[in-house]
Amino acid sequence: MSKNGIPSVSVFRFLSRAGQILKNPLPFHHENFEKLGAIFRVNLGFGKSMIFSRDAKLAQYVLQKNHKNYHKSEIQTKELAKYVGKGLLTSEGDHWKKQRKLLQPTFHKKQLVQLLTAIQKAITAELDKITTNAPIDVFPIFNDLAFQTVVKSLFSSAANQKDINRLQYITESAQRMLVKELRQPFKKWWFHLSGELARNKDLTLEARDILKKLVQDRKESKERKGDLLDMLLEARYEDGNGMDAEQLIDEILIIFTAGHETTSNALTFTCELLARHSEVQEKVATEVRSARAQSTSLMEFIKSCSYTKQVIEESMRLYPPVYFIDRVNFEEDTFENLVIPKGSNLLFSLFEIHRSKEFWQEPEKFDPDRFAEGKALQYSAYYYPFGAGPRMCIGNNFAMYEMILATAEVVEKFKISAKTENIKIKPLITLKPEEAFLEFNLR
Ligand code: HEM
Repeated sequence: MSKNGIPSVSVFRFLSRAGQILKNPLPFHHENFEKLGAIFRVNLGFGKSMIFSRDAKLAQYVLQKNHKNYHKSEIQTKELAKYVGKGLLTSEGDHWKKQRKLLQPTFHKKQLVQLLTAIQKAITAELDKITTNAPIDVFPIFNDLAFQTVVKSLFSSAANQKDINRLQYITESAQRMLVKELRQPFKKWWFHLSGELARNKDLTLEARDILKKLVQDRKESKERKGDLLDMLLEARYEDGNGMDAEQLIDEILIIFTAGHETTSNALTFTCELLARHSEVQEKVATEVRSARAQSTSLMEFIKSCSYTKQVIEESMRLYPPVYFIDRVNFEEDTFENLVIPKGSNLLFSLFEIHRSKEFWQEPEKFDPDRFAEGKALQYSAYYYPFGAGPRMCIGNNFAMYEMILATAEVVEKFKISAKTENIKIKPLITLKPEEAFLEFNLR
């Protein structure tokens, strides 16, 4: 069956696989890509459908060249926004443009240098909690590490541990609720009736109160700590004004949400891969030792860890934490021979693009040398773990610095080995690791 030149998967085929799709939709997508080509439509019933694509040229066209004709789906702009408000990730149009312009300089490399000491301290404190010589699930460790890194970058030492724990609990609870809402839309009535939705909205209000107090204390103290909060308070719109209190809190909640799970997934997958490739692990260890001996600053150290960076890049090729990017078109569009009717839901599978035989030699192989100096650029058309176009991740440098510092310190301290045969994935809103049992032995 074909509509507008796009091969379709019938609603019956979709429903017959619904149970499996709910658990892990990736094999179903892969099968359809192999059978129907780089673009296909899944009919969901009641006249609704989704277009899946692993066509890298179409992705570039939609995300970059003709981005003005596309907006995000309601998953972010409505469903997520009801918990975290209207910040950069969840807004559209002029409001998004205004916020992006305001926040872009804050995330510039030059500004981020000021945060590196806080990031490094947060990493060291969390890695000290690793128990050695017995298998442990590393995801919770990297999850706490990523949250602490964001909190310490934002508030230095101003936030107390009780508030930090509460903020982390609330952020993760909202994410869990959102997963349930998206995966089980037929239970919406129950989420209302059982009070689960209301409870999560109340929790969000509690998080906002904690943050309001932290911001207020900072303003009253007139102290400058040089952290992300200071930078956000000092950011100015074109008219010379700063953000109002509610907007500032929306942006902080967005930074928590966008910056924590993604990074912890990537760090976990990176360690899982290192544990299974001891020769790569030893190469990282050698690089880190030499970089520590030479470097006078954290930024110099990061720059010297070029192979470690390649390892992280290759890990995000195989396991992109954001494994889908969605867009909806305002107006009908045509791309090559394809007609995209107005209001189409498009889902670009980074997981498939990053593993396509069309672009990568031996795509299933973990090979950090793909990203060696001079080679990385050739992949830019079909490698985008941080997205592409004007809505590309604003925290990409922050995330890379954090991941290089964390991976370097892990490998510097420990030899890592795997305690399960294969790397297991759990695709939810982000691509999460499952049962990431590794053993750490002191070097
Ligand atoms: C490995 C870690 C990360 C990955 C893989 C990642 C990936 C992405 C991707 C793919 C997008 C674009 C989504 C789209 O176009 O629909 C995005 C947007 C965004 N990310 Fe990240 N991200 C990471 C870490 C971070 C961090 C650490 C922060 C903040 C400190 C952050 C903040 C944001 C924000 C605010 C946006 C929205 C930007 C906009 O729409 O203008 N991310 N991220």
